[in-house]
Amino acid sequence: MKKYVIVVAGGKGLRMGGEIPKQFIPVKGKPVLMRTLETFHACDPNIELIVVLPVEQRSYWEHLCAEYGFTLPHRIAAGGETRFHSVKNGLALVEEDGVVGVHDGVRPFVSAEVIANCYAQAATLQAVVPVTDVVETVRHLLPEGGSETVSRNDYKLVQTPQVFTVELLKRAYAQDYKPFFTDDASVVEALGQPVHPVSGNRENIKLTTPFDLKVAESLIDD
Ligand SMILES: Nc1ccn([C@@H]2O[C@H](COP(=O)(O)OP(=O)(O)OP(=O)(O)O)[C@@H](O)[C@H]2O)c(=O)n1
Ligand SMILES: C[C@](O)(CO)[C@H](O)COP(=O)(O)O
Repeated sequence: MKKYVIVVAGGKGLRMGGEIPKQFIPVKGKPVLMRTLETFHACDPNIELIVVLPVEQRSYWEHLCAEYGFTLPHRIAAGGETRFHSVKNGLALVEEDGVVGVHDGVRPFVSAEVIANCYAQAATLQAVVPVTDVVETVRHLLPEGGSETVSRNDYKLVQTPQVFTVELLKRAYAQDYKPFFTDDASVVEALGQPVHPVSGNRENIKLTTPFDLKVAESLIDD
């Protein structure tokens, strides 16, 4: 079965701050996005890589690839206004039936086991997302003011790769954008289709703030 991954790296990294978007920041000597792509390739070299980049950073990426000797084959799509629009642009490069994952370019620590399991399960379940347990207590802010504790066992934290059959994800992304669409599962669910949670890995953090970069450095062995 044909396998794709759309690695979204079309954002600006505003919460990270800094001169260059976070996906290009070197962690232990190598840009985050290269680490992410290498993780997928090492897990399964048959997964075709599609990378979504900000239009204005495409030549910078090409320069980085030359500088770091990065030669993994990949196709490039243009970043959009939101993650939804970036995924949609990447999906336009998916031509064959099969399964397609969407993965944040700033999640380099996804495990090979999680990638393999998400793709394997998606072939039969159609829509699969990796999740982890909530490890802190969760407080719900009430619309009328005040707040209350809710049962954390009723919630999961959602990661990527989120993996779907190509037919389903294309149908989902034909819908109009809604601000509620913060991941791919929410887009698929808006069609009325079920999404199946599977185990993620705790290290699979989304590098979002400068603190996460410190954690990232500590997760890589010298
Ligand atoms: N228009 C966008 C926005 C986000 N992303 C990608 O989606 C992933 C998760 O998004 P997030 O962590 O929010 O990244 P940014 O949007 O870059 O960060 P911020 O919200 O802090 O600006 C990132 O790999 C980011 O590059 C994208 O491809 N296109
Ligand atoms: C897709 C995602 O990583 C799942 O946790 C997350 O929703 C991305 O959110 P962001 O708003 O782009 O940071």
